[in-house]
Formats: sequence, structure tokens, C-alpha cells
Amino acid sequence: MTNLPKVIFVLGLPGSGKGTQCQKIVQEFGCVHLSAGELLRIERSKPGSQFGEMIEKHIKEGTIVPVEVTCSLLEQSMKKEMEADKAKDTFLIDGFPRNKNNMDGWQKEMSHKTDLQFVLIFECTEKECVERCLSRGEAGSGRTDDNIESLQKRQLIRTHISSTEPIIEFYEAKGLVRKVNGSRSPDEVFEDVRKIFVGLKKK
Ligand SMILES: Nc1ncnc2c1ncn2[C@@H]1O[C@H](COP(=O)(O)OP(=O)(O)O)[C@@H](O)[C@H]1O
Ligand SMILES: O=c1ccn([C@@H]2O[C@H](COP(=O)(O)OP(=O)(O)O)[C@@H](O)[C@H]2O)c(=O)[nH]1
Ligand SMILES: [Mg+2]
Repeated sequence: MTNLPKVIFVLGLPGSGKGTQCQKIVQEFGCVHLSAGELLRIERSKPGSQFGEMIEKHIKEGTIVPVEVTCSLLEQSMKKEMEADKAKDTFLIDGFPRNKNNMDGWQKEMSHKTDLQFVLIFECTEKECVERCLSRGEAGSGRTDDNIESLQKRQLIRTHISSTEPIIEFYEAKGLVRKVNGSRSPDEVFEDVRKIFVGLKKK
């Protein structure tokens, strides 16, 4: 059972810096970055995808795609990476699980096939996150949800907190939650992230 793929969940509000920090982790620690949102955006844009329209609706509204779709995209991606290179056995799963349906689906389908290391959470104020997402849109992200209308829906902080709360509680009880203050410069945030990952590698 020691050869199961290792998984780290990376969570935080949209704009809290998950993608930015994951890139830095990849550079320094060689993990594989899998953004659930990015996998959904790719699936949505595949010609003939039976899920394309459904995914786009959820992304625009800031609601959450049913777990079966997201989980299978994550599983396929992990398989593909490991088939190509066996050494690629540590995955940063960015932006998932986002609600209880996601977590329950993962527990049922994937928890026994993977080895969860910890859950990394970026804490950042709602105001700063909204500003960052708007700048991301202005800088040409091309995302259909980096605008104020979608952000207002996505950012409903109470919704986000209430949907991620059970997840954080569940993993906190297992001692797996690692929180980092994301309201600083990317390099300052990464200094704290690095300490957490160095610990992981020493295990
Ligand atoms: N620590 C930071 N300080 C300022 N801007 C940041 C920081 N981290 C990320 N950003 C910028 O904010 C936007 C959102 O970051 P991103 O990594 O995409 O967040 P997430 O994946 O959590 O939505 C991007 O345009 C990114 O360049
Ligand atoms: O597990 C997931 C991850 C993302 N999404 C959808 O994809 C959007 C964008 O997610 P992403 O993680 O890319 O956003 P970010 O937090 O990086 O801004 C979300 O608002 C959801 O609609 C989803 O349904 N399930
Ligand atoms: Mg992201």
C-alpha cells in the first residue's frame, strides 16, 4: 500500500493564490499540479463533450459541478501522469474538494486509492480576493468568471465558508489541516509554504 499516489488538497477563496503557490511548489518540490477548475475548463472546451454546457453553467454561476465529473477528471489525470513517469507520484489538487458532495464523492471513490498527506489552506480577505480576480481578468485570463457579476456569486463568502466548513472540520479532526496567511506577497507566502513541504519530504 506504500505506492499509492500522494495527494495534497489546496484550498482557499478564488483569488487567494492557490494557482500561484502551486506553481512555486511544482518548481521547488516537483509535485504535479492538478487544478480542478482548470481540468473542468479544458473538459468544457472539448468539442462534443457531453458535460461542456453543464460545466460552463456552473462556472459562470459559481456553483459546483457534480463530484462524479470532477473526480473522474482528477483520477484520469493522475493515471496519465503516473503512466508517463512513475516518479510523478505526488499531486497538488487545487480547488477541490469544494463542498460536502465533493468530499463524500472523493471519500467513496478515491480515498482508498490515494494517500492524503495534508490539506493546505490559503487564508485571505474577501476584498483582496475579489480585487485579485478582477485584475486577473483585466490581465487577460480569458476566464468567463473573472468579472464582477460572477465574482459576486462566487465570492458569497457565507456560501463558501458554509460549504467548505465541513471539509475543514473533517480534516482538522484528523490533524491534516495546514493554514497559511495568503494576504502577503507571493514570495512571503511561499516562505511559509516551503516549511510545510520540507516537512513532507523528510517523512
Ligand atoms: N500573494 C499575492 N499577492 C498579490 N497578488 C497575487 C498573490 N497571489 C496571486 N496573486 C494574483 O492574484 C490572482 C489570483 O491568483 P491565483 O493564483 O490564480 O488564485 P486562485 O487559484 O486561488 O484563484 C492572479 O492574477 C495572481 O497573479
Ligand atoms: O472542484 C471544483 C473546482 C472548481 N469548480 C468550478 O470551477 C470554478 C473555478 O474554479 P477554480 O478553482 O479554477 O477557481 P479559482 O479559485 O482558481 O479562482 C468554480 O467557481 C466552480 O464553478 C467546480 O465545480 N468544482
Ligand atoms: Mg486557481
